[in-house]
Amino acid sequence: MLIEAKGLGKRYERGGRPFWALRGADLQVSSGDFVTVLGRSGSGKSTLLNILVGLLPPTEGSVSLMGEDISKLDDAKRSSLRNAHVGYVPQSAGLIPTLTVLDNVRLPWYLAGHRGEEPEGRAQTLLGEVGLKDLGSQFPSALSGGELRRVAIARALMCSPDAIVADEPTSNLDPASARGVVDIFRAIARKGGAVLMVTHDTFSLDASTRLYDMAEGKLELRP
Ligand SMILES: Nc1ncnc2c1ncn2[C@@H]1O[C@H](COP(=O)(O)OP(=O)(O)OP(=O)(O)O)[C@@H](O)[C@H]1O
Repeated sequence: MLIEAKGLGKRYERGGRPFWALRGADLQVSSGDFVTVLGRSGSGKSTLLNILVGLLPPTEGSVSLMGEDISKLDDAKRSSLRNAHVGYVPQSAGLIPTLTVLDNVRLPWYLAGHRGEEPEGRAQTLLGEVGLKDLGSQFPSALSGGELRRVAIARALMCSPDAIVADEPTSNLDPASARGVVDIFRAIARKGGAVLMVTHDTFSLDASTRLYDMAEGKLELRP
């Protein structure tokens, strides 16, 4: 199992009162899965995702990444486990504006401690795979929203993660671009990778191998 969550809960304070943004969530992601979590704005999707990748501690419950209980790891170990195995696609593409598109894709390679060019022109290959092979020398400001999203996916794939975890990767995209993103994810899962995305739209439903509905912090597997 790549990602396994058991009994996850997250309590925030709201106006001095406890407020449960996530309650009793169980979820599993394995190789070859394309998992979609579908829920409205405010239902708790980002909270869930941030807990699953170890960026936010749960109030209760546990998360295992690659079989390791992440609550038992210190910050540095948790980060390195995440960086080694999970490609995270944040809600905003989060590219660095002063780096070219190609260097943005390459960045995780350097952040992982490597020096020099990555082997076999991987960054350029990934740009080709997301349909942007001619845009590597551009800066992010020259790209459309859909193109930026695809660069963020290429960047997330740079260090060959076991799982891609994406926060609303199809939001604010025109239907053709949104389907393009889903096609990339479907191809990743078919090649044995794992994809987990949260969304409030329905573009990925047909492509998903498993679907969870999320409402008011409750996660339910759709039969
Ligand atoms: N740090 C926080 N403190 C208090 N409440 C919070 C905090 N973060 C999120 N919430 C609340 O928790 C609930 C779930 O938020 P979350 O961001 O997980 O929802 P979401 O489904 O991802 O929404 P969206 O699709 O709009 O991003 C919301 O009601 C939100 O206001």
